[in-house]
Amino acid sequence: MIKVGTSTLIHQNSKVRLAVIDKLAHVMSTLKKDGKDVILVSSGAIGVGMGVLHLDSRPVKISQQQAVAAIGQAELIQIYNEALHKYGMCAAQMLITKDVIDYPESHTNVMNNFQALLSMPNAIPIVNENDAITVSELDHLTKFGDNDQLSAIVTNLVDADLLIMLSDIDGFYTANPLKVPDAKLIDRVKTIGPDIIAAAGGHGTKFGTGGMTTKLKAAERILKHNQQMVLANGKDPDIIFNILSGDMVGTLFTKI
Ligand SMILES: Nc1ncnc2c1ncn2[C@@H]1O[C@H](COP(=O)(O)OP(=O)(O)O)[C@@H](O)[C@H]1O
Ligand SMILES: N[C@@H](CCC(=O)OP(=O)(O)O)C(=O)O
Repeated sequence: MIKVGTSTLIHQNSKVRLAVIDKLAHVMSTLKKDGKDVILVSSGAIGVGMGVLHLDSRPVKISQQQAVAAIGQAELIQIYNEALHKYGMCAAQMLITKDVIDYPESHTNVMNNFQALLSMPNAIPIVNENDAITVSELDHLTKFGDNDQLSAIVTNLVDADLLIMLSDIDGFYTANPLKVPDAKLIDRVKTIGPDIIAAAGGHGTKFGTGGMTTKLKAAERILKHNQQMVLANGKDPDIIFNILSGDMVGTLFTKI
């Protein structure tokens, strides 16, 4: 399971980092051809939509955010598809809502779909929250909130071996390196205690949401299910090969 954040996919000037997406497509296709099950959770709908519409900042109104996401998601999946086609693969768009964990029938349906897609030799499921329709109000709760937690939930659902979380930073540091330049990289985290929570700050770029706080919540969920997560820098997606070869890169969240 791979999760890639908006700040890895989009430059500060709102242009999509096509080279990163191309490399990610190459890595995922190679793994798939090697017989591995690959699922990508990709953010970027709102960020890409902002670029298409030439917006400098994320709209405040929810209906406007949903509209931007609807436009951006279509563009994003098209970019992934163009990249994947070069390597003989195609994107399978999975836009999901919190229903898949709240309602057994939705859960069964999404699991059946993941199983069918994983058994296909050329399909790469690309998951995002269905931002165009999700809401979070009163008793109508269909929203996950952020893709860090969504990726941990999907990792639990499909019982994946590993969640590789790609961001714009080399791993989890003793403090936000943007604010504390001599912060140190922590290479392994076994429990999410108060010291770890205190080290987590907010997002880095105008596109990121949640920063380290939501990544730690995701890691907590992963550890609770006895799974593992690596947080690493996605600027060169070949890092996925290093992680899978057991190289010490980024931060490994593991109980053992
Ligand atoms: N302790 C920390 N270690 C590493 N990064 C941190 C920490 N606290 C806050 N951050 C910030 O979190 C950012 C990554 O989160 P975010 O911007 O939401 O990215 P993404 O789009 O990948 O989800 C980093 O760029 C960094 O500025
Ligand atoms: N679903 C939203 C992403 C929300 C999100 O968590 O973004 P990020 O912090 O960049 O992983 C989108 O596609 O814009």
